[in-house]
Order: sequence, then structure tokens, then C-alpha cells
Amino acid sequence: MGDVVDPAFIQDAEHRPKLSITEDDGIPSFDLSPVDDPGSSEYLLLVTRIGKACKEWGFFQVINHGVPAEKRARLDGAARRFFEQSLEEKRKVGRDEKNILGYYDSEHTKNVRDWKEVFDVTAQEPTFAPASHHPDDWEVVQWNNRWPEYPPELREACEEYLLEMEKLARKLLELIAHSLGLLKDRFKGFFEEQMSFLRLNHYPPCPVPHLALGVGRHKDSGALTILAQDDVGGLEVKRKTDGEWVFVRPTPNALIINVGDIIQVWSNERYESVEHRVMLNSERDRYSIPFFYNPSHRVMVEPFPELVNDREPPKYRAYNWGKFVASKKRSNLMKLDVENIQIHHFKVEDHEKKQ
Ligand SMILES: O=C(O)CCC(=O)C(=O)O
Ligand SMILES: [Fe+2]
Repeated sequence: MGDVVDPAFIQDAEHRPKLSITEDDGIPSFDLSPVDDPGSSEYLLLVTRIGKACKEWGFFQVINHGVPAEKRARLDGAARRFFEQSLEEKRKVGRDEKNILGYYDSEHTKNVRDWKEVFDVTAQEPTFAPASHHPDDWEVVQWNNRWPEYPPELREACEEYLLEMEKLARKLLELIAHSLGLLKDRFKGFFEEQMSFLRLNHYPPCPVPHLALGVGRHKDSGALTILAQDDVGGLEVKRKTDGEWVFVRPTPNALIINVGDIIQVWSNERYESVEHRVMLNSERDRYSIPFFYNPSHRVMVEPFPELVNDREPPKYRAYNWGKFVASKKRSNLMKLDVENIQIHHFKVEDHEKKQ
């Protein structure tokens, strides 16, 4: 990315990272092996702990999650080989307005450019999505994956890893449903015709890690994210108790889970989607692979009636997931100088609530 740093990458002073890192015990960590034995006391304990972590942190880490290490290693290797190529090669599978998937290197978060390059792969081929953000336009388009010639194993590595991610996401949502007192399969129907996707992230070394970020502070807008990070580290989570940015120490083969905005709305804010960001460093390349578990574009996202009552009326109005994504993509692509669409735009204000 050159020696002279493009000002587009520079964060406002208040959002710049502190390079000395804050570590407390960090986000909670769980062994997921009891998941295959529902009804056992270990399973119930896990449900309680996951509920607590979702409430207190919005983030947790899991080990013994059932995703085979060799599948992760294979994808990691393929991702590194893909990003090693020249920009010209990578741009052959570059994203544009029509083709939303594939490679790009100029994402902005809150209008500051992220120091990273990515390759996006959809979980369901094809993925159906609204053609536009216009509320009256119900035309649906298809998103298809773009596969580069090199490395040839990338496609299969993504496809087999995606199946593992879906399996794990379903299990995690069952645990989360239990923890909210909902039926185990309460979330399931929303993910038929899902809009989930896998993102391969590469953060090159940065000459100004004190001024720029790999990903600026943000919340994930989908339901659930499952993140694999390498051993370099850089992810920071905003601690709910005091707003401090807390470093997420890399743990070999662990996966990091966070609840997204959709779970915040579904749960009527019992659980909150938490801000996070990615710090850079001047020496090492960092790679990470988030899987974003997203429902069908048809889904109207709103608080579950089971979690709403007279004392806790719905905190959000229903919104359509597909249109939400379409509005977000539009403002990202056009770099509109307005705030991106956010769930708080659907928030029921206090004065609108029934007394
Ligand atoms: O790379 C990471 O550790 C996190 C990336 C992330 O938060 C995102 O892509 O939404
Ligand atoms: Fe994120």
C-alpha cells in the first residue's frame, strides 16, 4: 500500500488505537464438547454460561467446537496463497456494483478506509437478495461466488469450511435459544435461504499502526459471527462495564463468537451486539476468517413476542433484513457521506412506548 499513507486511512484522534494493550482475563472461554449431550448437567451449565457471556460481553471464545483443525488449516493456507498474488490477478475476481462477492481492498468503516484486503464467499449458491434498497422494489437478484484460478484448492477449502461453520452456527443458536428460555429450534426457520457469508481477511503490516485500523470500530449487523484469527492478534472488544478496548489474545484453534445486531433485536436487548475493531502492527501480516451467519432476505427482524411483555415492550420496530443489507451496500459502494443504516434507526423511542 505504498510508503506515503493515504489520508483516507487515518482515524480521528479519539478513535486511534492505544498501542499498549489492555488485558483483563479477557472474553470468557468455553469448552463446547457438552453440546452433543443435551440434557446433561454439563450442557445446562454451558447454556447458563453462554447466556451470561452474551449479556456481559456479547463475545466469547470456544474450544472443542467440532470444526476439524485440518479444514481450517487448509483454508488458511489457500487464503494466504490467494492474497500473495499481484493486485492485478486479485482484481480479476474483484467486486463491483453488480458482483458483490469476491475480492476488494477499499472497504471503509464509518468513512475511514480499513487497512485490509478481503475475499467474500457466500454460503448458499446462489444467494438471493433484493435488487435495490427502494422499499417498493421487490425484484430479487442472485449473488454468485467468484472463484480465482489460483490457488485451485481455494474453492473446495471454502466450501467444506462453510459447511462446518453452518453446523456450528446452528448448534450455537440452539444454546442461545435455550439461554433465552426459547425453544431450541426457535431460530432455525429464519436461515432457510440464508444470506450468510465467509470473509477472508488479510491485514498487511502498516507503517502507521497508531493512526490507522485494520477494521474501524463497528458492530456486526447479522445474527452471529464465528471468527478464526491467526496467532498475530489485533482484535479488540469494547468492554461493556467501562468502555475500555480489551485485546482478544489468540488461542490456537479456538473460535471467537459474537452476537450481532439481529440477536440484539430478536432478544429485545437482553443480549447486545458489541463494538469491536482490529489493530494493526508494523511487522507482521495478519489473517482472519469471519463467518457471518445471516438470515433470509425475506425475514422481518423484530423482537420475539415471547420476550416482550407489558413491562418490557418491544424496543424495535420490524425491519426487513434484505433491504437493510441493500441499503448498507449502497452507502458503502457510493461512499455516501451519511451515517450507514443502523438498527438504532428502528428503535422505538421512549415517548412512543405505551405507558
Ligand atoms: O479480523 C478480525 O479479527 C475481525 C474482523 C471483523 O470484525 C469483521 O470483519 O467484521
Ligand atoms: Fe466485525
